[in-house]
Formats: sequence, structure tokens, C-alpha cells
Amino acid sequence: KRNHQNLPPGPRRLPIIGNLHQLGLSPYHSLHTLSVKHGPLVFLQLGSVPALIVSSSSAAQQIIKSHDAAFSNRPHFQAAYKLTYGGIDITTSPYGNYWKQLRKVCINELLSLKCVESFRTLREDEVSRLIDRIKNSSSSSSTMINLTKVMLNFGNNFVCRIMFGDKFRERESRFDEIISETKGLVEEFWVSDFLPGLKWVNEVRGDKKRLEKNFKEFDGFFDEMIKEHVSVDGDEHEDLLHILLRLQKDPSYSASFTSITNVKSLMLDIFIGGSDSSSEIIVWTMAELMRNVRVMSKLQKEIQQVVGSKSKVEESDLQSLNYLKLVIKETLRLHPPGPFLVPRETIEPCNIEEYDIPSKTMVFINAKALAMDPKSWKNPHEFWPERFLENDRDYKPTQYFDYMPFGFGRRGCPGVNFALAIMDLTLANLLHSFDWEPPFGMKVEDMDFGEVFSLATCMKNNLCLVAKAK
Ligand code: HEM
Repeated sequence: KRNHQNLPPGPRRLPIIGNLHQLGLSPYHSLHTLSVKHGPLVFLQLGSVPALIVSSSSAAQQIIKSHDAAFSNRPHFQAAYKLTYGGIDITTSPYGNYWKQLRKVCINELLSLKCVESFRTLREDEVSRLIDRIKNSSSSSSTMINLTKVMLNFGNNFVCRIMFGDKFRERESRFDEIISETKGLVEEFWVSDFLPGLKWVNEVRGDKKRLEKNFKEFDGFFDEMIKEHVSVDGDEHEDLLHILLRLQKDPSYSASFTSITNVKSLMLDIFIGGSDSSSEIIVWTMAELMRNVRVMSKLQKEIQQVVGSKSKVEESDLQSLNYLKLVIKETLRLHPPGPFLVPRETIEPCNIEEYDIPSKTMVFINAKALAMDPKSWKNPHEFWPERFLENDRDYKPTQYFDYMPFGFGRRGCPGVNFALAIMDLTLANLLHSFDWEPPFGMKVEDMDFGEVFSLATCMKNNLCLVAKAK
């Protein structure tokens, strides 16, 4: 049937496997290379799955403005399906009424602005603990810090505390390891997702066992926490698990959000979506500030002016920290945690830039390429926060379609406010409490700021810096 369709261009395919071999061991990197070689719309046949890579803002504009609903499904990946209790979470569930109910739970309740604001004291407390921890990690006034490790641990603790309240503290290190294995598993491409006949490959490789083991571990942990929560009412401030348990009994959500398994699947999404992404952005911002002394000093000056003689930055100060917001926007442009967003799938056939896109096509939006396109951005490789003064970009792409670190449309990230609140406060305090330098005896030029390019990007090496208490 495909012969009669006007499909976008793409590389030659082999029988049966199509273009699967061209993904190699680093599939997301290969997707980027293929789009550089074949243009803004690339059509691939990955085994039995048709796939599209989108790398131009005009194609992204057509998708967002005219075909958002048609591009609102998520593809089926076996590992994610198993880990998300059979795909009943918000991130992987198919577009439809059930997903709409979960989205309502997230937007109106769990991740609403009101809920984010209600965690203000907790955020300030966690950030103060972080600053004390860095200060206390050495008796002298300057300390070498593995900032990557510290921030990932901080991100996990923060989400755990929001989810489970103070009860969680004794168990935090065990859960860190479990959830980082879950994230690793979700990111992997399994060959049998594209060639179902090769399921045995994942069994022989031990992938299935790894999956079962990890699922059992976090599911058991969630059960423990739920058991403790059902027996104790929320204190004056509900944590997210208390809210979820309350909503599960609320008739307005009863159509589909009914069982404890629904609750657990949403908990998992918040852990996967909510912990590392914000921490990675803080680490990338610190790395960029080390390389860009002008920006670092301008930002520290702004913080000093706003905070004055107070010992720390409070949330009420953040609204006056305009340059900080530009700096974070610029980091999200250069280092979006999801360079290809989260893959989508078409629900029905549609036409983009005069090409036919079949139904059930897996779609990769090359958001990083859009944000680096020299046609939209002057000196795109330069870290230059002031560019957003000239070319303001909203986090929701409604007018411009070259900047979308949080995705777009119906399935765009519901955690934006949650993420911005913690990133702003943490960064402002790290810069207010310390001056930062390269590790002893090193120059910034000697430091490696390379990245691992995957479904979620991170720095290739841990960022280690010397923190000098101010
Ligand atoms: C810097 C921080 C973050 C970034 C850059 C980010 C980015 C993204 C992106 C690109 C998507 C896919 C959107 C699309 O398909 O168009 C997404 C989805 C999602 N994010 Fe985030 N995210 C961040 C933080 C968070 C936080 C803090 C939470 C929750 C606490 C969260 C929860 C989710 C969920 C549940 C989805 C799936 C939505 C759906 O499929 O309906 N994210 N995020």
C-alpha cells in the first residue's frame, strides 16, 4: 500500500529489518545523524514500525497547530509497558478518555499551581539542607563537590519528600538505586519492540529478568508506603500520596481512576519525570556558568541586589530574579533533558508538508535540532541568555515552534511549574551561598563538558567543582 503514498524521504531499507540496523548502539544519536543527512522530515521503517523524525520548525508548526490530536498517542514499548503496570500511567497510556482523566488529576490537583505553591516551605527547607550539606562536607571554607551526584540525590530526596512526606527519610538511599534502574530500563530500545519475532533476544540477554526484578522492588516499596499512608491521615499539609489516595475515592474521578494500581502508576510517572530532569538542568547551568564568567558574575550580582543582607534566597525573591529566568531558559535550549521529547505515535493518517504520514507512525520530534537551528537562532552554540530579551519564547510553543523543552500540545509536560519552582530556588541559593571554581589545579578549558545523548541527556562526566562559602 505504501507505494501509492507520498512518504517523506529516508535512507534505503533492507528487507524485514528496514532501517533498524542504522540505529546502531546509540539510537538517539543515530536519529539525529539521519536527520542531518536526510533533511527536516525523515521517514524510517524500523522493523515492522514506521517512524518519522521531525527537525524543522515549519513541520513542527503544522503538527502543533493543525494535527495535535492526531499526534497525541504514545508508542508501545515493552519495558515501559511492564514497568507502568500495563501502560495505565499518564505518560504511556493511549490518548483517549482514560488518559484525559489522569491528565485532569495531574493538571487540577497534583501538579496544579496551587499544589506547587503549597510545597513552598518544603522546598525552602530542602534547599537549606542542601546548602548546609555542601557547607558541612569539609571543615575548611572551600570544598570539592561532586555536584552531579549531590544534585541527583537532592532531586530524588525532594520528590520523595513531596510524595511521601517526612516518613520517607530513613529509606531514601535504597529507593535512589531502584528508581535509577527503572529510568535506565525505560530508556532502552528493545529489538523486539520492532521485530516481535525476536522476543527471545531480550530473554537471552536477561532483560526480562532485570525488568521483573526492578518492577518487584519499586512495587514492593510503593506498597509499603501506601500501607503506612492509609493508616495515618495527612497532617496539616498533605503529601502527594495522601492527595492521590483521597482522589482515588473521589466520585468525580471514579470513571477510571479507581484502583491502587492507578495510584502506583502515577507515582512512578512523577518519580521518572520529576527527579532527574530538574537536577540535570541545575548541573548543566552550573557547567555553562563556569564556562561563561560574564553570565556568572551578572547573575550573582542580580541575586545579591535582590537578596541584600539576608542569608538565603527565599521564594518571594524569585519573581525579581529576571536574569536567572533567562539563564535557565537558555540552558533548556542548549541542553533539553529530552532532546527528542517523549516519542509520540500518530492516531490517524495525516499530511505534513505535503507528505503522507501513515497512522501508527512512531514520531520523534528533534527538539534539540529546532533549538539549535541557525535559521531561528543567532550563534546557536553560544550560551547567551540575553537572546530571550530579543526573541522571547514561551515554554508552551503557541507562536514560535523552535523552542519546546517541555514538549507541546495536549501531551506537553504537566510538570513545568513544579520543575521551574525547584530549579529557580536551588540555583539562586547555590550561587548566593558559594563562589564556584574548577577543581584544584584545573582550568575551565581542561574540563570535559561532553554529553551523553539519549532519550534523556546528561553530562558524560560528573561535574566536580570547588565551592567557596561566601
Ligand atoms: C526540567 C524539567 C522537565 C522537563 C524538561 C520535562 C520535559 C518533558 C517532556 C519533553 C515531556 C514530553 C512532552 C511531549 O510529548 O510533548 C514530558 C512529559 C511529562 N512530564 Fe515532564 N519535564 C520536566 C519535569 C517534570 C516534572 C517535575 C514532572 C512531575 C512532577 C513531570 C511530569 C511529566 C509527565 C507526567 C509527562 C507525561 C505527560 C503526558 O504524556 O500526558 N515532568 N516532560
